[in-house]
Parts: sequence; structure tokens; C-alpha cells
Amino acid sequence: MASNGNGSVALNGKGGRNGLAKIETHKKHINGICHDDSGPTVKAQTIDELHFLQKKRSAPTTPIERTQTPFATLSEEQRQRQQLNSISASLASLTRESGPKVVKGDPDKKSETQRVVHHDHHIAPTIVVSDSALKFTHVLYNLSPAELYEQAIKYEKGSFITSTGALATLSGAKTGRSPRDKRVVKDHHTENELWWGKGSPNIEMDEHTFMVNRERAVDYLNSLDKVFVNDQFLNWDPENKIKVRIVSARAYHSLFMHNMCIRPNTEELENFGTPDFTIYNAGQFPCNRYTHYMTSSTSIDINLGRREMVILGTQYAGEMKKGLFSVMHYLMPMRHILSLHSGCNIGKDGDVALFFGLSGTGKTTLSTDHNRYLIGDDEHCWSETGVSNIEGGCYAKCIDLSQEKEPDIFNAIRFGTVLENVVFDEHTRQVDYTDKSVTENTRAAYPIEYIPNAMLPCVGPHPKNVILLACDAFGVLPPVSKLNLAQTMYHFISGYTALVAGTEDGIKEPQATFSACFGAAFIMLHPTKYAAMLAEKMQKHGATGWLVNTGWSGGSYGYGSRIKLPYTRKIIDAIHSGSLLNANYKKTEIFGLEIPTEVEGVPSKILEPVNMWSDKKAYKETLLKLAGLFKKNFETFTNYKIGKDSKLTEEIVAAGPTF
Ligand SMILES: Nc1ncnc2c1ncn2[C@@H]1O[C@H](COP(=O)(O)OP(=O)(O)OP(=O)(O)O)[C@@H](O)[C@H]1O
Ligand SMILES: O=C([O-])CC(=O)C(=O)O
Ligand SMILES: [Ca+2]
Ligand SMILES: [Mn+2]
Repeated sequence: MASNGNGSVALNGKGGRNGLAKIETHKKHINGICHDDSGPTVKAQTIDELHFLQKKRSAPTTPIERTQTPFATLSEEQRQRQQLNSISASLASLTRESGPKVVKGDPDKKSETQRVVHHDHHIAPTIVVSDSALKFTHVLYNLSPAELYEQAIKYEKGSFITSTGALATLSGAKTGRSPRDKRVVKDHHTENELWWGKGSPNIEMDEHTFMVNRERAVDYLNSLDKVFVNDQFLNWDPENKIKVRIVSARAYHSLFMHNMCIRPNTEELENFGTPDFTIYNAGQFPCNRYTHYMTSSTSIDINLGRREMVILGTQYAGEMKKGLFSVMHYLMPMRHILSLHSGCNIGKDGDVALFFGLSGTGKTTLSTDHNRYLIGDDEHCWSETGVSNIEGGCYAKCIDLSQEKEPDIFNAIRFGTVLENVVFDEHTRQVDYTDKSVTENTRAAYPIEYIPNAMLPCVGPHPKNVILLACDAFGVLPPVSKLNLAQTMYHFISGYTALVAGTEDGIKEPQATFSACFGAAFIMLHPTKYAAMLAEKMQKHGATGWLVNTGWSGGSYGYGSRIKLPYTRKIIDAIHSGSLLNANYKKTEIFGLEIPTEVEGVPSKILEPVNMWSDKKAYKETLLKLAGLFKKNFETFTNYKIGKDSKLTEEIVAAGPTF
């Protein structure tokens, strides 16, 4: 008996494993009529023919470089050649040959690897000076989820199909982003355009060092048997669509981006042309620590001038998503469009809400709402015409995920979805969402249409409500407060949340985090630029600001408990419906927040934090402590002016806690 590696077992001709007699089936011919109920036999003569019959040929799906010749008049062969030339150009070493020999298809499937690029005659012939130029680079171009599943399961350790059909993967040593390893090229343009220095996420590198890392990544990718290439879009606003190309080494990365970026249709792909931005993801390969500026073996490098990003030394897929988000935080403001780290949904009456907040505060959870249409869960643009999602998918936290509390997200975890770093039963493949053995940051990446009430296309009119989410582990911020414009700006610039570091080893002090614009890791310009745009837009379109604490109540972490999700949902419902706007309010001490006395479906007692603390003295001390942290954080912003109006700036500074 031989095992074929797939777990099935070859049987001998005499019968099954237990030596049972072969079961005979007799064809019964009565009155010349065949009563055999088995179907007709296959038309193939050989097993290869049978396999050939199984697959229908797909339409060509690679883009072409823009030429004078209209696409339609090209022969099939010319098309194929031009399509592959475009990819060859992306993968070119800039110091040696013009571009690698690119072939399409899986190197393991010989019949599919015939289409070699013969370099165009009008390109000067290059002399092959390296071994890498002699070999072929096989390109797996815009594969479908099914094809990517097969690639992942066959070639990537740690890839499995879960009981609901999702692809479970491991991201390797890194299970979260590495913001300290992010570098941005400082050149003549970006030197003046971008925000540099203290507090800025843009750690500088020079052009030359970027090229060193780029070459390292390209050489690594070309040394492989095959690379994955995704050509996709960012931004649902048709006027401001960005074409991105992602070159990566793992099926996991290709499927992740397939889900997270906007998927082009066949026609859009044929007319794709040259990408606006290219990612080289060589995440399995480290950067060289002898290289200037490198402080670890991980480096995520953005070069806005070259419109390229290089990833070395981390396989965490979120780097690609958030790297592109950083790029959008540069490109969009240049077009007077505001980019936002926010979720977004729209009600049946067309009322749009934005949900800002740092990681884990509830953007995905609260924007995914069965009673409303989901525009997006994480990255948006606000232009003159309204809001648009940047992405084509969602990226949900999975820790403690339950079908009961978050049914739409739970049910989206099915065939096509990438499930990162979760733990599952080795036999049933049932996922245990409570298990943090690999990481607490377990994630699911799925196309937005996996949410039943997704808004397609993912655009909407100007927002009516701007909800700032904070997970306050100190337990002193009210579950909801209504903000005036100055307060909204104050809290937007502060970007507060508080989480608890290592949860395993006993009770820890909550850690306050301040991240300007609720996304300091992704912004490229000074935070006040985005804040000014937000203020102007909110003013112009009459949006109301809200602060919602999705964190603790009745004491800090370890003493109180997290506000129940159903209560937060009721609060959000009251904001959407407009009923909260007309509630009775009272002002809190220190933070000066307007809190409602009643919200339908929520016990009134919880609306005022002090009520929930048994130790009132501890409450006051904790409140003052947090207020002090806010004040200290805001010091760096007091010298900046927001907008043309110095009146608003003064109001913003005054909108913080007073004590
Ligand atoms: N009252 C609450 N409100 C919102 N979320 C809650 C609440 N209580 C518990 N949670 C949990 O908090 C987490 C919120 O995470 P979510 O995925 O929405 O974060 P996010 O803001 O989208 O972050 P990221 O930008 O990292 O994706 C979820 O796991 C959710 O179940
Ligand atoms: O980017 C990630 O890894 C997850 C995310 O959405 C965030 O941290 O804001
Ligand atoms: Ca999210
Ligand atoms: Mn996010």
C-alpha cells in the first residue's frame, strides 16, 4: 500500500483494505432497453485528455503597456508579449539587465509555461551578465482565490482550510506592524512636503539606500521559482482611483491583497496600463543590517518619487495594506481630499457616519451593523462629492469573536477569507477564536461583499455624524458625549485610546496612547493639515461630532469591566437615528463633555462614569491622571494654527480638560 501524500491510500485490485469481495454491478438489458442508471462514460481516451477536458480556458488577464496600437487590433500573441513586458519591467534589476525573462504560470505545470517574453525588437538588446538573467521568472498573475488556495496549501507551511472554508495562514515571526522600521525617502520634494522629526511616523532614508533595499528585494524575488503579481485598484471614487501592483512571494500575500484592494473586472484589467504604485514584498528575506539607516532586519521603505514600496524582513500582510494607506495620506491631500483612518456606514435614509479610532477601538465591529449598509471598515476618503472607501475588503480582529455578538463578521469567515494566526482543531479544523497561543492580534481579511449589506460601489454622500472611538481602559470617559467642533478637533488631534499591554501576567496599569488623527502611524503631513480639512468639511456639511468610549466602566482595567457591546450598539443606534441629538445633556467636570441623561436601551446609570465607581476618590484621581496625560500630549500642538482662523485654534486648545 502506498500513500500518495494526500492522505488517501491506493487499494489493490482485489478489494478494499479489509479484503472484502469486489461488488459486481450487472447491466440489465430488458427488451433491448438498457436499464443501467449510471451515466455515459467520459469522452477522453487517456487520463491526460480527461484532465484537459476538465478546464476551460480563461480570458487573458494580464495588462499591457500603453502603445499606439489599439488593444483590440493586437493579435493574441502580441497581447501576451506586451502584458508580460510590463511585469518584466517591474521586476527589472536597475543595475544589470533590463528585465528578467518572464513566463506566465506555475513552474510545476510544464504545459502552462510556454509563453516566454521575447524582448521587443525596439528595446536595445542587453547582454546577459548574471546568472539570474539566464533563468525564467514565473509569474502567477492575478490568480483567483481557488488557485491561491492551492498554491498556499501546496507550498506554504502553516496553510490549512478551516471548517468554514477560510484559509488559515501564519504570518511568521511578525504578527503585527513594525512602525519603527518604516522608512520614507527624503528628497528635494518630500523634504518640504512631509512631516519630519519628533512625533512624525516618517523616519527618513535617502534615495540611494532605498535603491539598495529595492535591489535586494528584486533580486530575492527573481531568485525564486515564481512570484505572485496582483494588479488592483485603491479608492472607489472613480475620479481618484489609484492603480497598484503588488509583487510578492507568498500566495498568502497575494490572496490578502486580492481581498483588501479593489478587484478589477476583465475589461478594467485589460486597460490597466502602467501601475501608479508598486509594492515589492520580499518579506521572507531580511534587510542587511550593514545597510545605512537599518536598525533591525525589518525594513518597510516608501519612495514617493519612484512610487514604490519595498518590504524586507516581515511577512505581516498588514504592512502592505497600511503602507498603501500611508501613500494615500500623501496623494489624496495633494488633491484636496481628506484621507481618514475610519470605518464608514450609511443608513437606509442615506445618513452617513464615520467611525474614527485607533486599533481595537471598534471601527470594524461598529461599522459592520446589520441595520445599515457598510461602506468600509478602516480607510476612507472625504472629497468634495462625499465619502469613498479606499479598499475592497475588511480586516477584522478575531480575538474572542463570536457568532452571537458579531454575526456578520463571523459569517464572512468562509471560502476566500484569509485567517491569520488563529488556532484550530487539527482534525475538525474548527477555529478557537479565544486562543491567543500565536498572538492576540488574530485577523480575518475578506472581500467587502462577504458582508451581506455592503454598499456597492463603496461610496456615500457627506457624513452626518463623526464618531470618535476610544477604548478607555482607565474607565473614566463617559460611554457617549456630544462634542462641539472645537472639542471634536481637540479629540481628533489627540487621538486617544488606552489599552492594556500583556494581559496574561496579571493586572497591569492601562497604557494611554495618543496618536494624532487616530492614525499617526500612517499620516504623511503634519496632523494639523488633516485636522483643518476635517474641521472645514464638518462645518460645511453640518456634521456632529461624538466621543464614544468602548472601553472600561466602573473602574480601570482589572477592576471595572468593558462596556457591553450591545449597550455601545444602542448608543450608536441613537446617534444614527438622530434621537440622541435631542436628548437632555449635562456637562462633566474636568473634560467638560456633554453627556446625555438617557439613551434608549441603555441603563441611565452607566452614562455617568462616576456612578459606576464604588471608590469615588479613586475615580477622581484616575480622571485627573488621564486629564494630565491629555494636557501633556497636547503641548506639542499648541503652537500650530488650524485653518485660516486663529479663533478656531484658540477654541481647540481651550476644548481640552481644565483643572
Ligand atoms: N463595547 C464595545 N464596543 C466595541 N467593540 C467592543 C466592545 N466590547 C468589546 N469589543 C471588541 O473590541 C474589538 C474591536 O475591534 P475592531 O476590529 O472593531 O477594531 P478596529 O477599530 O477596527 O481596529 P483596527 O484598525 O486595528 O482594525 C472587537 O474584538 C470587539 O469584539
Ligand atoms: O494595520 C493593521 O495591522 C491593522 C489595523 O487596521 C490597524 O492597526 O489600524
Ligand atoms: Ca478594523
Ligand atoms: Mn486600522
